[in-house]
Amino acid sequence: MASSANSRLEILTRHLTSAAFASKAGSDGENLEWIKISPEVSEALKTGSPIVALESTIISHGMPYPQNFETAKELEVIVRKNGAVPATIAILDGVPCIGLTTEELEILARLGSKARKTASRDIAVVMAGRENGATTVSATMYLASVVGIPIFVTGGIGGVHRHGENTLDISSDLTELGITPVAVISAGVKSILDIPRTLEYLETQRVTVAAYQTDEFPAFFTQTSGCKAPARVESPEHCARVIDANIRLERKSGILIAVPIPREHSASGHLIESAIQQALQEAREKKISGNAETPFLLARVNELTGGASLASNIALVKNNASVGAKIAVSLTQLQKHSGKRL
Ligand SMILES: O=c1[nH]cc([C@@H]2O[C@H](COP(=O)(O)O)[C@@H](O)[C@H]2O)c(=O)[nH]1
Repeated sequence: MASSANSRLEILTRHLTSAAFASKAGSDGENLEWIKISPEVSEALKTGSPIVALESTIISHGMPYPQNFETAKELEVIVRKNGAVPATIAILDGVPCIGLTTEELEILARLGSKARKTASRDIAVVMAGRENGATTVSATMYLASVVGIPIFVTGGIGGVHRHGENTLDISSDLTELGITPVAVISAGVKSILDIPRTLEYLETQRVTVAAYQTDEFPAFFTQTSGCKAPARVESPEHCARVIDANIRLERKSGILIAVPIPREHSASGHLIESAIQQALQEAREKKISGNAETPFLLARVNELTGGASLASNIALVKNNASVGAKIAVSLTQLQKHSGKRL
C-alpha cells in the first residue's frame, strides 16, 4: 500500500514539477498551469482510492441539452454510489481539467458542439488557443494516463468507419488504445461503424479486447454484432485481474472492456438499426465525413427514432458507469496486495 501511494505521489510530483516548469516558461509571465486536478481527485490519487475517468465529448456532442447535463451528473452519482471517485475530463479555457465541478459540467453541456471536439491530436492546439475542448475517448485516455487513472468509462468508442478501407477514416481512439495503458469500459462499437474491421484494427494495435459476461462483441444499441469477442470476462474482479496483469506487464497498451446494453433497454435495437442505415445514407449524400460524421449520425438517429436511441444511450452509459466503478474498486483492492500501479 505504501509503495502504491508512493508511486502515485511520484506521478503527481512529476506533474506538479512540469506545471511549475510550464508556468516559468510562460513568456507573458502568466501562471500557465497546464493541468488542473480537482481537490477530490487529487486526494484520491494520493491515497490510492478508486477513480473512474469520464469523457466530455459524450456531453457536448453526444447528447442534446439538458439531457446531457442530467446524464453527466447522474454518471458521477453512480460512480460514487459504487465506491469510486468520478473524474470527468475536459479542457476549459485551455487548461486540461481532471475532475469538474457541477458548474463546469453545465458550461460544457450548454456549449454543446460549440466546444471543440478534442481528440488526442487536438489537445495541444486547444491548450494553445485557450479554448474549451470536449475530450473524446483518445484525449480522455491520454489525460487520464498522464495523472495515473487506469479506468475510464464511456458509451461507445470510435472505430473504423464504413468504407474505411478506402477513406482511411479510422478513429484515433483505436490508435490511442494501442499506446496508452488505460482500460476503457464501453458498450462496444456502434453499427454506424465497420465492426469487423474495427476489431481487426484493435488486434493490429495490440489492444486487449474482452466482452463482459458474453462471447459476442456488443454493438452499442444491441447486445450482439455477429462478431465473436477475442476474450470474455465474467465479473468486475475478473476485469481487475486483467487490468492488473497488463499494468504488471508494462505493455503500455490499453484494454477495451465491452459491456452489452442491458437487455431491457435493447428492445428498440432493430428500430434503431434501420434509422442508422438511413442516417448513413444521408451522411453520404450530404458528404459529411471526418470528425463531423459521428455527431451527425448520433443526432440524426435520435431524430429518426423519436428519442428512443437517446434513452438507450443514456441507459447503457449508466450501466457502464456502474460496472466501471466496481472494476475500479476491485483493482484498488488487488493493488493493495501487488503494490503496482499505473
Ligand atoms: O456512440 C458514440 N460513439 C462515439 C462518441 C464520441 O465520438 C468519438 C469518436 O469520434 P471519431 O469517430 O471522430 O474519432 C468518441 O471518442 C466519443 O467521444 C460518442 O459520443 N458516442
